[in-house]
Amino acid sequence: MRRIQFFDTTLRDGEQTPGVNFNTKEKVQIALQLEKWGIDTIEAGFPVTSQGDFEAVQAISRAATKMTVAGLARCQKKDIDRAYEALQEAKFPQIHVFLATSDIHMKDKLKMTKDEVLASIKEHVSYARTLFEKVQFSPEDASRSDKNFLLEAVQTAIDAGATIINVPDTVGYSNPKEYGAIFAFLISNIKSDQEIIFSSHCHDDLGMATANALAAIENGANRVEGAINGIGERAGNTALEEVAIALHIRKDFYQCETGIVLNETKRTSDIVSRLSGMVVPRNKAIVGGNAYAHESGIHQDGVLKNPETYEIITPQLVGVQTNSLPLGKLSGRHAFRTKIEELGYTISDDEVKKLFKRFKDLADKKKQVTDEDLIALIDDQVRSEEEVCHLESVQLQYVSNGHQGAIVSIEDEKGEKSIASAIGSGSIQAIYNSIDQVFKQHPTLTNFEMNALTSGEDAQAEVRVTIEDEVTHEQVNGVGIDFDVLQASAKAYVQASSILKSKGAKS
Ligand SMILES: CC(=O)SCCNC(=O)CCNC(=O)[C@H](O)C(C)(C)COP(=O)(O)OP(=O)(O)OC[C@H]1O[C@@H](n2cnc3c(N)ncnc32)[C@H](O)[C@@H]1OP(=O)(O)O
Ligand SMILES: CC(C)C(=O)C(=O)O
Ligand SMILES: [Mg+2]
Repeated sequence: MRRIQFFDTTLRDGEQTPGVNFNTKEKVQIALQLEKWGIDTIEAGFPVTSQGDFEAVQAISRAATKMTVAGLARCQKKDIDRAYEALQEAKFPQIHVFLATSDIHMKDKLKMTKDEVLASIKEHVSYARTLFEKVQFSPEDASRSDKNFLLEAVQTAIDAGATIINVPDTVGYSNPKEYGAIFAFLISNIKSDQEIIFSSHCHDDLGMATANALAAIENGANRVEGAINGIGERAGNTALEEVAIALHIRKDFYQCETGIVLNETKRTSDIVSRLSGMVVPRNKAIVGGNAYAHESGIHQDGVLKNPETYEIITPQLVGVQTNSLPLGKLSGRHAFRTKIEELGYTISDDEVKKLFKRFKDLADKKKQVTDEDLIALIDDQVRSEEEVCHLESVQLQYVSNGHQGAIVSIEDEKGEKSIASAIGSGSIQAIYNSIDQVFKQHPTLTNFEMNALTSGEDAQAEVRVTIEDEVTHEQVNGVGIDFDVLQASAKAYVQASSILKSKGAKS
């Protein structure tokens, strides 16, 4: 059976989602879960873009033991050198070089002629090949490129030493029939002494990213690129979990196998959703909250008689868990650590110690600490360690039918406290105005979401915010969790402001 390789770009193209910013620790956490899920290659970042991206690629290179670690580079020597430097410690390094080949990108964006594009591919793929054994080339916007020129570009890359050819449907313009035909055409026309891996890279602008990836596989692609939960630029990338399960459930049709550990799918999706702040819609295929729920009478009757009447996938296949080990205030350290490991985290004794103390404080306030509470606690701990500034306290003066007043105290990285007060037409606005004073900022709040982590009166509130810098228009997310909705709102806003501040300081 043909083996399909999985190339995950959650940390590169996925991070191109507006508002998504992973810190290095979060990137390593996601990378290790992806390795557990069984991907073959991770695109850990685009090292030339920032010191943060560079360091994250370095950290993932050190942490990965089985998977190949790739870095993206334009056809520019400095990009390739920076990727080489970042991937020094990777056991299995790979570079991914790209250059657009469609008329519109060459003429209006790159301002290069076809000959210049071919010369640049030759020069930069050859250069990359002097540093890396595995070189991947992507003709960006391939699906809108002239097919004969696309072949010429791909052949140039292969002649220069590329052994992996990725064919991007950069703007999600293609459909399965057309996209599959591009693979059939390229595969039957390229000349090479070496085995060439053909790979799909699709975007979901017309809702066809998964269908297009599967069409590529039907037409000879043996690698698929995408991101968990389909996150990514604009409408996102191919959702890799959809391809993995489709290939498994329809093995009769596709006749392919993968290295994906299917029962790690839900856990992988959950981690990416939490750390990216991109909530998975309930009706999302494979990992959505409703994907295994049966609402109507006729369906429920059928499922009770034989689940296969309406269920093509079992929740167990993708690792949807039932709560096997409930934790409460009488639980001990062993059960706590076991539960954390069950949830997929690998943490040091030191971290267990810190978390256990916070868990006990939480358990004093709640009858039962759920998986959601624990995951939120761990994520909050990871994020707070990276935060430059912390919310120390919030004080509110509430007036019915009037302006609300807030005083906030925020501690910076040196332990210095700043206090500010402001009014607002609501309590949250008053708090946010005070925080803006401390950070000397005027960002736009572009998203505010509040959810209860669990049901019941003792549920913790989770607040997610996105703020946009008034000058750079960079968007960053913040998450805050607390029993009190106003405190959770303040924490989320301080976290986002703190990330914006550290980004400003680096640039
Ligand atoms: C389809 C994709 O997903 S491509 C990946 C997109 N990802 C990103 O852009 C990551 C974030 N980007 C960045 O941090 C910055 O854009 C950088 C560091 C990459 C470049 O920054 P800058 O040097 O300031 O250039 P800027 O982004 O304004 O413009 C891009 C330049 O790269 C050129 N370029 C674009 N693609 C390529 C390529 N594949 N090879 C060579 N040059 C390229 C453009 O023509 C433009 O060149 P010009 O300055 O001569 O006009
Ligand atoms: C860099 C390339 C592969 C890309 O992300 C795209 O073309 O969509
Ligand atoms: Mg892309």
